[in-house]
Amino acid sequence: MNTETLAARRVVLDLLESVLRRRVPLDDALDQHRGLPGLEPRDRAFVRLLTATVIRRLGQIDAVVLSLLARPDLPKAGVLDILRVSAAQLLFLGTPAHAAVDTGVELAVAKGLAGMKGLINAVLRRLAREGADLLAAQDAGRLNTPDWLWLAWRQHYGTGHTRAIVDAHLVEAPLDITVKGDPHAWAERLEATVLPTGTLRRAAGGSVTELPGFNEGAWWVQDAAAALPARLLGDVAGLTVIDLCAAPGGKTAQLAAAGAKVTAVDRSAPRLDRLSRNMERLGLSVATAVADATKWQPDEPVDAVLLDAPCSATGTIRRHPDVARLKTPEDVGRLSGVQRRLLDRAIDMVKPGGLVVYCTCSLQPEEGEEQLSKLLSRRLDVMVEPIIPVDLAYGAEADVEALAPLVTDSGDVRTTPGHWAELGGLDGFFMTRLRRTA
Ligand SMILES: C[S@@+](CC[C@H](N)C(=O)[O-])C[C@H]1O[C@@H](n2cnc3c(N)ncnc32)[C@H](O)[C@@H]1O
Repeated sequence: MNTETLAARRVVLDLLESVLRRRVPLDDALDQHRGLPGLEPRDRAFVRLLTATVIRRLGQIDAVVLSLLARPDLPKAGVLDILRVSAAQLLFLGTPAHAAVDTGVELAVAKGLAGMKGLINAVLRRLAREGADLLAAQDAGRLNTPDWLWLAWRQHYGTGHTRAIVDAHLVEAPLDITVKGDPHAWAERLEATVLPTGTLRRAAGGSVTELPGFNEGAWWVQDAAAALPARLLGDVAGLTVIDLCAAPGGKTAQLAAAGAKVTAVDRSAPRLDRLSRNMERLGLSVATAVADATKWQPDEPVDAVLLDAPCSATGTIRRHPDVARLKTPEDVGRLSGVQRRLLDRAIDMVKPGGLVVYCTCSLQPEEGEEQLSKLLSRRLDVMVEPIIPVDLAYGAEADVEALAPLVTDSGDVRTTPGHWAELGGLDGFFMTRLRRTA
């Protein structure tokens, strides 16, 4: 193995240490790693892919490794991570067996674990021989899903749909794009298909900034489900709209492009700064406020508020497999308290008769359906303005039948990665539309 390849694998080991033991989100760990900028772009992309693959397939990999060890528990962290990295290459990334085995042994030496070379070599050789059969006998979706998520989803969505969700998590999400103009006009240039909601979809991978139209600000990256909440406010041209918890600004851009007078509020100055740079690239103009939205107040009530509340983000596991390993039931409990306070503030900001759209990118009912039912029992000045499938459609020829499964009987929207499997899935979101009545 050349020194650069070894350097890339060592970065992967550092990243696994950060994510799995220090509980740092993978994107932050990637941003913070000092060795990463020194690698070739191709090696950087490989580092991300390999780390994400280990985390995405952690349950499967650990089960295989454990079955090949002559002991009942997993080895110490340093050895285990080396085995995980080589196993991910062997089992999921198509690395030739000899290269994956050599990598493991060389990494052990590089990390001062030369004494473990024999064990690593023996396990990886068996893995190369028996791995495919062991994998074929596994329940991949279940093994890669922590118990608390599996149980919560099964209770809320039923076993069949939970299976569809966990199977969708095995594959990285496609790249979704919202265009300012006509999606059909951009589909060909971006080698993308147009979804029934007007979002453009192309395979994941490659450099987004090098695609046509990026520098001109013709479009931005936004999951198809994430593009729906702003649409639920209807025609916003000329209306005053507050986008609460707005950064990095995907929904702000939709509202501004549709002609709303938008104030984007976020408590994170660096994230709001990123929002401003995004708006500049897109040629859109919005007001911004760095503030805690549980305390901030507009000068006067506005026509509409969009609240994309902070949440456990369990709807984004396809894109961020680390979420499944980092988030806990306690996070869901804590965040649902924050969401409750934000939702009350959002309703207070809107004029009587005005609309509030509440959404979270979580699959947990505590952050969606249950949050809404608690709101409706504590506040009498707000009612649900039911959503119908055509509200989600883009253009007259949209396939409304494809949209119907996303709308619940109570007139809310619930998307999951198990929806539209044949089109490449959706991020998990809950969204509801409320009207202030008094
Ligand atoms: C789900 S992200 C928002 C994504 C964004 N709406 C978009 O479409 O690009 C949640 C955001 O909420 C912000 N946030 C969290 N707590 C907040 C609070 N109390 N007040 C204001 N912003 C908050 C975070 O900084 C983060 O940028």
